[in-house]
Amino acid sequence: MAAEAAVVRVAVRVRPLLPREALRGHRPCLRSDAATGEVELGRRRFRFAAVLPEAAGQAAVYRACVQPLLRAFFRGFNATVFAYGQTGSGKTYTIGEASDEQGIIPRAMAETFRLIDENDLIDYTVRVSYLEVYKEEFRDLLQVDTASKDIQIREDDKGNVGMCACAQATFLPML
Ligand SMILES: Nc1ncnc2c1ncn2[C@@H]1O[C@H](COP(=O)(O)OP(=O)(O)OP(=O)(O)O)[C@@H](O)[C@H]1O
Repeated sequence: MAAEAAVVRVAVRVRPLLPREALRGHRPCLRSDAATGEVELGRRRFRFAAVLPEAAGQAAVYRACVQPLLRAFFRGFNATVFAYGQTGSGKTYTIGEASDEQGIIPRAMAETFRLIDENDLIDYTVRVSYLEVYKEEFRDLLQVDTASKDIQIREDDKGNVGMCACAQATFLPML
């Protein structure tokens, strides 16, 4: 199956060495080829749907990995973006960075509201939840004083997954 048609696409982002790593004399150990989607680690080669090399900025990551999903989302498809990697590999930076180098979440939210604004014929309701799961503990990042035990993830009879904060009896479907 062509990579673009696959239901799950895996992209790899190579982050640059951090100043402290460079100071310790660390060296890059991966060779990546954005044109073929291949990375080489020693004598092993891996192929991904997309490779974002060190020089790729946040906008390029968003364009390659998220923008097409958002377009599909507005045509009625569910979409999930999942950042996976060892500690310090750049998940938080890629997903959430809120400075000049905005990550995926602020870019996706801005584009969501832009696309909503462009369409006067449909009324949209946007609900957002922002949840951290760490070692089986939940944290509601929009209401940080909610106790972990009061947050539950539920599935309704249509398979929609939502977060339920019992203390406030609210039900917030995840975007
Ligand atoms: N593409 C990048 N360009 C520049 N700096 C980056 C990049 N990716 C990550 N960093 C920096 O690398 C450090 C580690 O990144 P980050 O905190 O995002 O990792 P993480 O995968 O979320 O780690 P953890 O699982 O421990 O929370 C941070 O200082 C971050 O600013």
